[in-house]
Amino acid sequence: MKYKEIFMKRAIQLAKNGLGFTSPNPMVGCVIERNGFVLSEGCHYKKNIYHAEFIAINNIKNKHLFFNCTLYVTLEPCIHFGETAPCVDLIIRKNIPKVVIGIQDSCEKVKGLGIKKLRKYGIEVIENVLVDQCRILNKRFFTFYEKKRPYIILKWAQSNDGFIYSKKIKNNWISGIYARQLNHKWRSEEDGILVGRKTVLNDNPKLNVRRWFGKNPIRIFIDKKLNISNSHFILDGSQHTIVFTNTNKKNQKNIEYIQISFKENIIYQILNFLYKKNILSLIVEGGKNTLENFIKENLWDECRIFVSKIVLKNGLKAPEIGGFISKEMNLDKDKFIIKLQN
Ligand SMILES: NC(=O)C1=CN([C@@H]2O[C@H](COP(=O)(O)OP(=O)(O)OC[C@H]3O[C@@H](n4cnc5c(N)ncnc54)[C@H](OP(=O)(O)O)[C@@H]3O)[C@@H](O)[C@H]2O)C=CC1
Ligand SMILES: Nc1c(N[C@@H]2O[C@H](COP(=O)(O)O)[C@@H](O)[C@H]2O)[nH]c(=O)[nH]c1=O
Ligand SMILES: [Zn+2]
Repeated sequence: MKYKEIFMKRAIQLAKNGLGFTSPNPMVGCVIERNGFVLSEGCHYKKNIYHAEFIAINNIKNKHLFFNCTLYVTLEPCIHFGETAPCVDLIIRKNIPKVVIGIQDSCEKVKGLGIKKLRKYGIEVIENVLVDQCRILNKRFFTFYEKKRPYIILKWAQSNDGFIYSKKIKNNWISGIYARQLNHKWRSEEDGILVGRKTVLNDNPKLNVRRWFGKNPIRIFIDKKLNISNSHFILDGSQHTIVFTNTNKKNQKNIEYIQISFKENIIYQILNFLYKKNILSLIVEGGKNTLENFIKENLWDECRIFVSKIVLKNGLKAPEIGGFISKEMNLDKDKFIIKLQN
């Protein structure tokens, strides 16, 4: 690995500490290097608190150390006033002579303007170092700004012979305990989790994060005629929940009822609403009909399938999906497959 890539790799590693906590902001990591040594590091741990560059820069108390140093950052530094002051201005003020950037920001407020301003002030800027890795790091953020919708992950568990449900299985659990735990980790990383009405009726899911540490995603479900009764966990008000319905209903504690038209395609309306709510990512956990509606519209970015060793012979067939396998791993008695769009 080349010199620049080594420090950028470390910055990416630091950025990953923010997974599940930074949305709607991106995950960002920063390293300040001088003569081959790391002087300081920072990462954006949580939305509304310091940016990675701010932390790394403010760790350095001796201003003479900025002479001849290089700041590595996974994403173009910000130029706008948000919750914090622009990082570009801080870099200029500290006389940092060189900035190495992983990838340009896609958000309209920044989008190359940060780089332009740094160069205007005579700072040497090197762009696109480990650009592909920096893009994957913030796949949710880039999809949100470029496609104007959340990053969509479809997820289900299936038997070895391809069924997602059968009367034969106890409590509807196909995958094992480790897969369930991993699934809770996955939930903690996304802003929203969506299921269809029949899944709520059949499984009475909680859709929270209880087998892992982290925040709960916003629960979302489709219930055209408001058939789901308050006795279901999903309407217990324990976490923010959104119900997409045909019917006009007043919001309750932690429950938002959003009226949409079922005469038109509802997936686009849901995604549009979530985009306006700054929801960067969505995990769709079934059932078959709901997943297939996303697949039909080609509205997905990633698909995660748990494949169990059990054989069911009949039941509800798993959805069919294209894409290519990017990862396949064994997890105790199960296997999981991650597919990406071609
Ligand atoms: N193994 C696994 O990973 C999982 C298995 N399951 C299993 O799957 C089964 C449920 O799946 P399935 O029967 O397909 O039902 P779904 O859970 O997908 O719910 C389908 C219903 O949701 C509403 N809906 C969903 N998408 C749309 C859309 N685009 N437009 C309009 N309405 C929509 C409709 O409600 P309405 O009828 O009110 O119009 C539709 O009938 C359960 O048995 C459950 O146990 C569920 C999740 C995961
Ligand atoms: N059956 C099945 C899954 N089912 C999904 O998990 C939901 C239940 O969530 P919770 O109530 O929070 O535990 C259920 O409604 C469905 O969306 N998931 C899996 O990883 N493996 C499985 O075998
Ligand atoms: Zn910033």
